[in-house]
Amino acid sequence: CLDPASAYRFTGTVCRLTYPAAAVLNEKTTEVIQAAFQHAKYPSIQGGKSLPLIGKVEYGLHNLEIHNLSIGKSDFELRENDGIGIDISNVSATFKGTVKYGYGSWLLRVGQSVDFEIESQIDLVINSKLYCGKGRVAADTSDCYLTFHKLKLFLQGDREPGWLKRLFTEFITFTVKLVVKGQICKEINTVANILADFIQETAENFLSDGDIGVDISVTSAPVITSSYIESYHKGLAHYHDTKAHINESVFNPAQLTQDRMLYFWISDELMEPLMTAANADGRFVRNISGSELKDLFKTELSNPMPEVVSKLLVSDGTVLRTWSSSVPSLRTTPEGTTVGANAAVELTSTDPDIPSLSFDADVKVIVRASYAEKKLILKAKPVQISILKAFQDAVQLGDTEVTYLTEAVEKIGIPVVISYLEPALTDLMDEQGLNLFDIINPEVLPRDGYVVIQMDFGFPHHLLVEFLKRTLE
Ligand SMILES: CCCCCCCC/C=C\CCCCCCCC(=O)O[C@H]1CC[C@@]2(C)C(=CC[C@H]3[C@@H]4CC[C@H]([C@H](C)CCCC(C)C)[C@@]4(C)CC[C@@H]32)C1
Repeated sequence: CLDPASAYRFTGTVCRLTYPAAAVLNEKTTEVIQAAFQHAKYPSIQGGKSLPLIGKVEYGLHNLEIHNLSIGKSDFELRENDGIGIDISNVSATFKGTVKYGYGSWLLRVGQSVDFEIESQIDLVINSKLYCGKGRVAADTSDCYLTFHKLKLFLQGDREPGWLKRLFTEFITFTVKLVVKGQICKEINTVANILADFIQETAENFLSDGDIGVDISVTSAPVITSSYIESYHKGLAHYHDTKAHINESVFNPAQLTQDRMLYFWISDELMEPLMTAANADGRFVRNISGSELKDLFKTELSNPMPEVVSKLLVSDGTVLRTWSSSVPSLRTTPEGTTVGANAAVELTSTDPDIPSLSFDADVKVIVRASYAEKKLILKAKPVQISILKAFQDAVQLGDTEVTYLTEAVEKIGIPVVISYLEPALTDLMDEQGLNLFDIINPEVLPRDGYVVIQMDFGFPHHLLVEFLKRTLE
């Protein structure tokens, strides 16, 4: 873990959660705290006291459980360069358990057990700090206080002599305060770290598919200001046993504003290796045949279709195969993400009398992304198309065919590649549940060497359900 300033140079992606977003997530903090209370296991406690005439009274608190937990409200505050202050008030809970006791001398000993119930009203204050631990955001909530406003003890049947009840009231209320305070704060720390891991794992799953993944371990502790929490991640794409590295990232906090709820800053140094991995994994290979192929070439072009192409399209056994024959390059500017690709294309028929067509095209496009109606939209504007060499079987083709092919790549090739990429990327993100999020007015802003994705959102209920299932496992 590095200090934030030097971490910026090795950061491939940044996440900024502003105060309004934290406020939305805070709506359900009470459910997370509730999980902590209910998840807590309360140890049995033994005690003893010597009393005149009675002898030694030994007692133990067992099977302590929490019932009828309800949490009033939760307020929070982002404290600059410190942490997150959470104030949970009006926590009312009923603790139930059994007190077992024995008293008297060796001659005559009495042993009993009596069930008890304690009604309580508690306020909880947690001063959480976020730090960088083993590549993950870790939460330290040990600075945690419970204030008991009310602790009302009920002993079962209340048949015990007054002196015993008085003794136990003191012992049980003192012990419950001690045990609950210790356990709840410990449990909240556990739940807070389960939450941090859960978020990181969800993001890692989001950025992985098959053999391709992205290491988003944190490069430094998150920065907290009064208006946002910001975390810095490596963003190293990996494929099989190859992992990318960041040469010189360009993150600066001033590159993000604070008027949206959630920001993702994605460096080209993350996206380009990801494209390289996708290329190595054969994601840019496409076979097109049958009516799909014929429909493609119904596109109106200003150049006449050469005989080599029309003969191939007449045959029902023709297949168009295209693939990226070199590692695509990627560079983002405010105009969009410029992608350079070298596309190989083969049109072959199963009919041996029909000669095949093959060519290489050097293509450069500027892509702008957007996200609407739960779908990724890519707009690609051709910048430069060069047909490097075109052959009919082994015979090199002339300028007329090359001019046609140049227009075909521009008006058929690029749109068809984009028409595949959009649903493929949308499906990939939906496999990780993106479509379940209530994303409000997302914007994708291309900048110099990075892309900013900013949005508002509604509470991710599905995530909370997943998370609570995990804590209550
Ligand atoms: C006889 C003639 C036959 C013709 C047949 C010829 C066939 C081949 C010919 C030419 C080949 C054409 C080559 C075209 C190359 C196109 C390359 C091309 O399109 O490259 C793009 C690939 C995706 C991407 C990396 C990109 C840019 C932006 C990235 C996007 C920015 C934000 C997007 C987030 C997922 C948004 C999430 C929003 C949500 C609210 C959380 C993100 C990161 C998705 C990936 C894109 C560049």
